[in-house]
Amino acid sequence: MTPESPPDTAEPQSHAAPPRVGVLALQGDVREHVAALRSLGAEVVLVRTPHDLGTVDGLVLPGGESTTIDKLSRIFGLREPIRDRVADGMPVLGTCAGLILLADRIVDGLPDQQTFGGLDVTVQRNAFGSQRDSFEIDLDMPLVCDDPVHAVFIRGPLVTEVGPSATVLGALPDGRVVAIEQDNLIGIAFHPEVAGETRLHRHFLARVAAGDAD
Ligand SMILES: NC(=O)CC[C@H](N)C(=O)O
Repeated sequence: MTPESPPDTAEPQSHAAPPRVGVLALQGDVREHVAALRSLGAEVVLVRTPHDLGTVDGLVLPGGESTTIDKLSRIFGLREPIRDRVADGMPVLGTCAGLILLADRIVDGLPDQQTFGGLDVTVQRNAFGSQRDSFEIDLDMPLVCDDPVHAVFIRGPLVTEVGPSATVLGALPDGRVVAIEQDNLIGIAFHPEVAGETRLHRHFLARVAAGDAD
């Protein structure tokens, strides 16, 4: 731009800033999510404190152990701040343990286990058995992408009840629900992040970008 250029004819900025998203980094497969998000151009923050949370426009709840992440989130003072941001509409992607943490109701949780909630679903922990019963399958997810998604289940949960405001994103061939979306929240029972599968992260980042535009 020359010094004479009038400001009111300036071109709008063509490059939007990359979305700034967090991965809850208390326990679980944080690194795999960070890699998936960075491969899509996102700026990624490891969230361990309420201050970290305040700097991000979206959050990933990783796979791992939901009982441990629940306990640590309380110890680190993150439980209420995360619940507040979820209620405020922050986009969240939860995978496996992350889905459990987003569920309003859980079955087979520990007696004192809490969730952040937000998804109007009931989720059954460890519904497919032990680690040895892990499996992989290609799933159609037409609301997310055209071609099937490669889904890796590791001691995963199952969505056993779907409330009226939640939308099914994916189900096993027998109809059992394994992926859900509701407003700002995406919860999936498997692990795209360990399979080099980035289309669900892309779906999440699109929500973050849409939120930025508001
Ligand atoms: N791979 C996973 O995230 C397993 C979830 C774990 N079974 C739990 O209850 O939290």
